Amino acid sequence: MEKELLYPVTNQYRFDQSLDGLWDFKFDEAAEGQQQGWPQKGLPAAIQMPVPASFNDFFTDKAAREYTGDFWYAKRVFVPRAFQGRVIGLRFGAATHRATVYVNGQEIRQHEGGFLPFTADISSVVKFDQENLVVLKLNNELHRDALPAGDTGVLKNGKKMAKPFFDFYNYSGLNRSVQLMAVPQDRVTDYSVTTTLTATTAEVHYTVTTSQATAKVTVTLQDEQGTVVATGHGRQGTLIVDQPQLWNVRDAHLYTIAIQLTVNDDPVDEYRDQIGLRTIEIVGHQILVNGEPVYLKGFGRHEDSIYAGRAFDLNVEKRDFELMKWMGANSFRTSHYPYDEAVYRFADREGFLIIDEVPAVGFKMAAASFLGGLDQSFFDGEWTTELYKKHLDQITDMVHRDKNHPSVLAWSLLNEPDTSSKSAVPYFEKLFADTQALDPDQRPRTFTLNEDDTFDTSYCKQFPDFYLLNRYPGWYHKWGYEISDGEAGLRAELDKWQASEIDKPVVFSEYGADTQPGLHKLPSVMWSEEYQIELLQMFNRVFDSYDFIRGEQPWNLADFQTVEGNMRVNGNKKGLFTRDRQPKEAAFYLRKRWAGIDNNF
Ligand SMILES: CCC[C@@H]1NC[C@@H](O)[C@H](O)[C@H]1C(=O)O
Repeated sequence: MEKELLYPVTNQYRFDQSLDGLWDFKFDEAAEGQQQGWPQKGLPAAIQMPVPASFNDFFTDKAAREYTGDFWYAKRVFVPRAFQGRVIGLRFGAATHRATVYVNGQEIRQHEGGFLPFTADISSVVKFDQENLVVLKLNNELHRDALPAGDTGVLKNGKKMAKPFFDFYNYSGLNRSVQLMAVPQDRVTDYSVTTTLTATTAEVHYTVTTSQATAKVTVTLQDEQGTVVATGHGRQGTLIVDQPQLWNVRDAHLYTIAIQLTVNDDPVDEYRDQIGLRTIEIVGHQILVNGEPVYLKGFGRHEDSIYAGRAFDLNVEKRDFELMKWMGANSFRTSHYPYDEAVYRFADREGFLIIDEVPAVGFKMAAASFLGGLDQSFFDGEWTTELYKKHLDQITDMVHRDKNHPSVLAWSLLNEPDTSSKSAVPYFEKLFADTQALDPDQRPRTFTLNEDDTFDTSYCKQFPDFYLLNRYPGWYHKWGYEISDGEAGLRAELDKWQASEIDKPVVFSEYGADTQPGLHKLPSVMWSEEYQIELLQMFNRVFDSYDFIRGEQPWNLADFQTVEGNMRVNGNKKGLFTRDRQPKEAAFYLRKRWAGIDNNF
């Protein structure tokens, strides 16, 4: 069960019970919880903590907000007798950054990686028709050999302190839902679908994996009217759909796939999901969906909001989608970590394209030196062997979890790594080789090229299937009145891309200006709303000059929290919207531009 990532459902064979709500919670600065017997006895003098939530912003004292180290959760969970005979599991949507799970005093499993789900099989220790003590030890320290990359400092007063090599707050906790699951012994454990198109049909190639070899497998596809349009038998096959309703950008049509297992004609399990029939290709400078070119209009985002930090909040997500639709957007990048599963379901239904990104962020000593790191190439560090294992593991889980979403366009394997040194090449060679076969749909793989990783300076341009450029002339250099030099420099670099043999699309995945809402100045100054528009106008003039630029995703949809710093005014203010999701002037400007750019431009 521990490698199963199917989204939990309740039906006549399966039970999914939410464990969200208030849990016992306790910091453990002395890291003594284990020898104090907390897994066996529960948490002494615990406080109450909402789940899902980051703990940080609830508190009124800085030591609690900034707490770094071990911290514990506990909850007594009643498991009804009705679940007997099934495999019983606990599914954690995200425990940031690492967790150890105990049930009734027994250690069940550990998990590393704060932005992907994992399941603990508790069948061997669960007690039916009574309460079971579920205890978790979490840890939110940052390390150079873990994702996202950073250091953990120790202050003179003995307090640990997170030192991220990345620009988002190290929100920590059970940031996504926790579920109690009961599933059949003989069950569907995974499935995958890929689509090929002919002039009049869609061929849906499916693979089903099951926990046991005995059951017979039947797969049906139903259209939006509930009509069964195709049926297949066996663990592998192809369903032919005549006159299919294809999944298109901002014109989504979904089918229901139903996978039934029977033993001696008796049904033992069923798993249903929503899928979209579409193809994705990179052909020359074009990104094609169902053979049609698409132009990406969208954003870099964060799962970030006031009160609960990085907690997944369906209300915020709904508002974000309404804002993106209002803007005329059709895509976003899950910067800088895989988002909650509900986000991909939203995108499937709304016809948005997603660049799905793992938290391989901060792999750059310059970022560290911004925080007092070393001046060396990140990939020369002795930490890269251990880091690689975790990196590949998290890409594997991201693809495993998200591979059936029609909205997922591509996999972003890193954000702004240091590729300006040859020492990056062996790491990238292995990463792109080891991830080649993970996705049955063989979606494009990419990473974002930072400011310093230009056409001339990056040693890793040979790897991505298309390019994501993060560029900040007008903000991090050639800013203010010098922005015209910034534009000239950007054009000079793009002229080299254009003159090269490189025959792949380029998408601008980050550009922008920190902007204080309500700050107006004529003529403009940096941080004013006028300047944010001027900077976007500069980039848009450049985008409109090169036909190999196939997308624009300014940084960021909304303002978001970062560490304190002399370059941050209570967080990063590059949002087109404020953190409470209200528009800055630039949102109206960009909305007007995007109204004139067709999704299939
Ligand atoms: C020059 C690097 C820019 C940087 N890129 C990664 C994002 O996570 C940051 O927020 C963004 C920024 O500093 O605004």
